[in-house]
Amino acid sequence: MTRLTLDHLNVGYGGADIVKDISLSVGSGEIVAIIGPNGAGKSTLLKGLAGVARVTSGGLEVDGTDLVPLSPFERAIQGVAFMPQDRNVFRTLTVTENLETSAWGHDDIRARMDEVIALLPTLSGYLNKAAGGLSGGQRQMAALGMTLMSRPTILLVDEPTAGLSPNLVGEMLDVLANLTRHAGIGVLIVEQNARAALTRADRAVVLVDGRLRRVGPAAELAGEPDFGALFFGDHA
Ligand SMILES: Nc1ncnc2c1ncn2[C@@H]1O[C@H](COP(=O)(O)OP(=O)(O)OP(=O)(O)O)[C@@H](O)[C@H]1O
Repeated sequence: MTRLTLDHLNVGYGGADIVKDISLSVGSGEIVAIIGPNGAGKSTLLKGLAGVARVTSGGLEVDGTDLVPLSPFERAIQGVAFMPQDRNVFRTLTVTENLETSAWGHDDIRARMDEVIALLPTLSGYLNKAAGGLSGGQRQMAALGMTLMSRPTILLVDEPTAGLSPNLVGEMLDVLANLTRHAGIGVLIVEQNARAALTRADRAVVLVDGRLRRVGPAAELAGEPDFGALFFGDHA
């Protein structure tokens, strides 16, 4: 059982810290949603975990291994992989080529691809298409496939449903929930579609102004009578 542990973590981009004093853990087999208003620091938190933004203080470990000094690539080797929100595929390459680039340097690329296609069978319908010609939902699935090529135990996913139609939002969230249930992968997901995310998540974290306002079982947070007003204005 793998566990990612954040201990009083602060993250920034060189100026004042954007994310402050976050303590949290995510284990394999669970899905944890990070929700909160625009600009709260949700993406910055994920980027800090992935090694794309700077951890300025606090602890970050996976099963006792200190991730703070490690590069994004080295963190992926430790099992912690990141799916960014934007520009997450090479548009001129086919889906197959995109998957291959994600396992560059490994000598078992074919086996990894077979594993990823088994986890995301819809990919087999457009493996030879250029990623730039895919629909939004297909592109996000390809990007998820690329992330899975590193065989992660903890997956960090930044707004995978951005720009997708409502039924595709549900589909993508179900795919992620299945990865936790069937492949035992721990998922930490930033999601604007808060209610849709809470129906799939085990736990949820509410981030406001870079700080943890609430952590709790997703169903409990979704049931808050003033959920929308408290966390999002009218947004939820
Ligand atoms: N590369 C960067 N350099 C400096 N500041 C940044 C950078 N990226 C984001 N920020 C700042 O960090 C703050 C939090 O942004 P972030 O994108 O993490 O929030 P968010 O909660 O993910 O918002 P949204 O829901 O709108 O995506 C904002 O004030 C933003 O301007």
